[in-house]
Amino acid sequence: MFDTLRKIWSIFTPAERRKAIRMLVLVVLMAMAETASVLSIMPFLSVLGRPTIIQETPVLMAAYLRLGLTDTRQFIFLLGFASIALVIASSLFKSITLHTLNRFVHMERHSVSTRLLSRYLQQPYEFFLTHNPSILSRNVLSEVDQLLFELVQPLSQLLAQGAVLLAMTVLILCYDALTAICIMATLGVLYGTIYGLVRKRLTSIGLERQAADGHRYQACNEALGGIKDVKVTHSTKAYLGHFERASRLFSRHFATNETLAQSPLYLVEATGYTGLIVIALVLLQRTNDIAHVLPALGLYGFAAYRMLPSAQIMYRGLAKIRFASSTLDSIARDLNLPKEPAATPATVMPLHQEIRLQGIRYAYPSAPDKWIFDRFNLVIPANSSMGIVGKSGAGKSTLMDILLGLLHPQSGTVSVDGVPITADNAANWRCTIGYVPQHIYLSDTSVAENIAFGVPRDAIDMAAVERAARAAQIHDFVVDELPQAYDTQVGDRGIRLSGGQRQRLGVARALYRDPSVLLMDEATSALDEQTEEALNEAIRALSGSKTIIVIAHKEASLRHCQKMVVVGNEPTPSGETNSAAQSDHSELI
Ligand SMILES: Nc1ncnc2c1ncn2[C@@H]1O[C@H](COP(=O)(O)OP(=O)(O)OP(=O)(O)O)[C@@H](O)[C@H]1O
Repeated sequence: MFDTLRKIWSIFTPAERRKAIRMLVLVVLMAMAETASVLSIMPFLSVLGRPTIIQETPVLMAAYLRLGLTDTRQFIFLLGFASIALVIASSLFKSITLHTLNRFVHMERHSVSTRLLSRYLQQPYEFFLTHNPSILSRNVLSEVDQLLFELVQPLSQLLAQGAVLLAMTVLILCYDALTAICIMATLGVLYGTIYGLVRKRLTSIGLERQAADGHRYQACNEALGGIKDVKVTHSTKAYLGHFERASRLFSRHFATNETLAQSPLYLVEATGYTGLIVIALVLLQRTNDIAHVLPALGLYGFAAYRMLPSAQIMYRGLAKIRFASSTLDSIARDLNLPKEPAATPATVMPLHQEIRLQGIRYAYPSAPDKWIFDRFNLVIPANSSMGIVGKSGAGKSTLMDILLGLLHPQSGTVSVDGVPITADNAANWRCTIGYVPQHIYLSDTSVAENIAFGVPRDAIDMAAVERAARAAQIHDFVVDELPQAYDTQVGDRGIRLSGGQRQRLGVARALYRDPSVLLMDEATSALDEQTEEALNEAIRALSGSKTIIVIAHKEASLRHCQKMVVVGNEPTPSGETNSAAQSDHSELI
């Protein structure tokens, strides 16, 4: 429990911690108001049962005289109304506190999910090579809900009800210590035994629920994201099966958790009812005076009426915390992942002389023994153009990612004008680069927003969009054929465009910021000969003023390159057999 509290505390920001403390103070005040409302019934019932008690009790007598009353009935009425007023005030205060608590929990959901997504987005690229995006989405959306509604909210209720229970216990303790101890012992033993019996099961189904939730997200994302392949390969049933299995397990475990968290109430209620009758009989046996028994019984009855739900809510809170403990562990861990430094516009790294790769060794984290590059060297002079060729799977795209500073070699250096690219300055270096990946990602927004990717809609420089689109040979198509030209929506991942149009939008995106370094990974593979030739011509026009690095299988795309590098272990045309060979263009083609 202490560990759970410590982890939840670590999730809050300092401002949220202050808010949480204010919440706790409110909760304690709520408990005091609750106790006062319970206490208020005592004088009412005492005087009702035996009006002569006014003369015997100095406090009551003083109140009676001060109010200038002449009839005990008036006093009983006043005591009754005072008690009603206190109960109403306490209920009102309780409602306000609960609303404040609920708002705190809901705003925490917003805060934690935003911070978690932000933390994921600040992870190095390699993090995403080993973490499934469906699982990350699940954490940000579903698991944060789980954390707040199955953990923080029950915990706040646990503390609130704990305070009420404590206040009630102290109250009954003052009145009759033995009875108070008996009530608490009974409640403690009952709930303690039940919790002891179910806690292991709660932990295990909590873990299984978390995994099933991940499988639900994954099946759903993959089926809808790859709908064309799913339909063509007739795998709808298979995906539905994956989803159904995970979803059923997820729902079943939730149901089990709810049942385990709720069912003891009935047992405890029955025990409470029996206890009340036993107390009444014992009191009657002791005093034989119903007037004495009535107020005490009223107090116990009312206290039980308030204490049992409190004890039940506390138990339910404990059960839910157990069920959601795996969620707390993963969110607390992920919120503390080290961040990758972000780029600041003031520290953009320009390229004036050369990009130099020296003794690069790189293996992917999932295959640490398979060296994609082993002591690889390459020099790319500024404002030159270089083609990268090699067999499929030789490492061309990996080389691009290394040049982009997305992948960091295990040894060797990538330096720009002599400054090594590290995790700290890679984001600054990327500000200098325009990159066309092998698979262009288009978001479900307009053509203009896709070209000026990441720029807020009202800050888009339409002149730059058009200039980039012209260079990428897509401007005429956009203006002549799309219904709303640059404002036309492209659909999810550009589903309303052809492969070649998507590629040209990708090239336009890379050119939008007019970068001094241009990296293109198979940027023209889906184009017809005429469009490709026009695009290559446009790129050729840029060479000399920009550093251009191109991966292509087609000879036509490499024609304008001044230098070529072969990636892979097979001998190059110049006879070398190292993992990379560099040559003049004329040597290779
Ligand atoms: N995330 C990854 N984890 C492990 N291995 C990977 C990963 N990405 C690529 N590889 C492996 O690294 C090698 C180089 O891949 P890369 O994509 O760089 O090749 P490529 O030369 O660009 O191929 P192609 O011309 O087919 O695009 C391949 O053997 C590939 O299987």
